[in-house]
Amino acid sequence: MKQAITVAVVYHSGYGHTEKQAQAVAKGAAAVEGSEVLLVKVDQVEQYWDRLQQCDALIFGAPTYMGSASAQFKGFMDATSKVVFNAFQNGGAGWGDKVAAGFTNSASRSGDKLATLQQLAIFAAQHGMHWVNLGLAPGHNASTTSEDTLNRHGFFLGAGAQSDADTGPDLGPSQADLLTAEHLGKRVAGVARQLAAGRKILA
Ligand SMILES: Cc1cc2nc3c(=O)[nH]c(=O)nc-3n(C[C@H](O)[C@H](O)[C@H](O)COP(=O)(O)O)c2cc1C
Repeated sequence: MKQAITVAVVYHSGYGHTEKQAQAVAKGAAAVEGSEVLLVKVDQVEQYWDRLQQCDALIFGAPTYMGSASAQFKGFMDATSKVVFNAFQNGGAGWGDKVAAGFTNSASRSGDKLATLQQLAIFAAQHGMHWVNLGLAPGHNASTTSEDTLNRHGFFLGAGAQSDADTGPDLGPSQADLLTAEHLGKRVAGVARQLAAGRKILA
């Protein structure tokens, strides 16, 4: 049975690298039967609050700047306090029944990306959302693996990507990182679909 769901990928990208990762996440989510995908830049979120409220899943993405999510993405996080969190506290609809996940990209191999993923997971938890992890084993940690292996950075919490600081988004993130992002989008849409179908049965 076809179960229609909507997945939003909400992201910031200063120079286009994280945008490529966001597009890969969206591609993965769109590959799941019955899913509709919305790509939302945080600087345009004002016109999307209502549509985000209708979504089954929200996937958050930000570049790692100075060891945390970019200031622009943090601005979006803070804006949800008034638009979503306060409304929820006052008996309105919040994001509590939605699925969430996250991704980040930075120049260094580590670059403290984990701090950003943790920040995104805590943000989702504050909204009472259901966090979906990456669901891939660490990719490049053995003699039999390579830089082409999915999840080459070895994250569990979400998807990580690396883009060289001195080249444009035409050259990074790598194909392995984009496929990792695609995997996350597909996994989240799959979980959202299962949840929606289960809720329908239980209603
Ligand atoms: C203000 C600023 C801070 C940065 N801090 C980090 C950092 O903490 N760790 C890291 O690995 N890269 C850092 N970078 C590099 C970016 O994460 C990297 O260039 C990334 O690809 C930018 O993504 P974007 O093109 O989507 O903005 C920083 C870049 C900027 C502009």
